[in-house]
Amino acid sequence: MHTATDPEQLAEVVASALTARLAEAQAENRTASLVLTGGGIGTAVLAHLPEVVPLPTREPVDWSAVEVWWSDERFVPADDPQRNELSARQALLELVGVPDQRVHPMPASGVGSMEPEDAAAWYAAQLGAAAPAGRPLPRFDVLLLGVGPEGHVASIFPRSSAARDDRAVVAVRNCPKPPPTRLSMTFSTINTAEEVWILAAGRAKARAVSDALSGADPLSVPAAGVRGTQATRWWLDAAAASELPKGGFSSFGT
Ligand SMILES: O=C1O[C@H](COP(=O)(O)O)[C@@H](O)[C@H](O)[C@H]1O
Repeated sequence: MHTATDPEQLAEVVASALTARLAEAQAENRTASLVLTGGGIGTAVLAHLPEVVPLPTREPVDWSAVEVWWSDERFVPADDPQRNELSARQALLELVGVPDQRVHPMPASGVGSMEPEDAAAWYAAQLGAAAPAGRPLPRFDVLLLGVGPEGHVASIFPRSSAARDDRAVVAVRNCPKPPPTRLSMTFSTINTAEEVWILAAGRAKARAVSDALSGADPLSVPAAGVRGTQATRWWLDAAAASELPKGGFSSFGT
């Protein structure tokens, strides 16, 4: 658990930690792999990444060698400002120069006659094609997630069938938050990441954060259902942390 005073400080701290984690992977001669999220704090973190100054002993991230994926996307036209991809390109990818072949956006709507279900299957196939031999999915160093006020993560909303789906990526229709049609990694993909980082800022997220960390049913509070294979890190500002139970948590040992 990591807390910051406000969203601005939170974004700075997460950006700095993320830089360190990706640089560490590269220092070990591994291809660093990052899964992005959309939303306010997720995009604010990306906007801080180009400014992070590595400590004297730390190498900067070689952004030209980072693989970039998305945990969810809004199924709208490619130039729609609601696209998580567009926000990430403007906040980070265009500035640091991640080459196109390493950027793996989920499909936009309006490409041929692709339905969201086709788009989800296509993205699942892209993940499979990038996986090392004998593995179903690529290795992800860090997978970022925002949290909705009702506890959604990626585009897995409370009581959504997406929370029980074992496919790697699914189409999600009739979402309670606009736009209604989205694509999302499922828990079965999210929870293969080495580190899952959940970001939450603001009072509106406090109840969902508290419920998730108190062992709520992931079907009701999807944020309760995510964890990394090596670490699950919650990054909160003071307002999002304001309803945490005093006596500790029933889950999340990493
Ligand atoms: O719709 C979405 O919402 C979540 C949370 O966004 P926030 O603005 O409340 O932080 C986001 O993580 C997800 O990627 C996005 O599609």
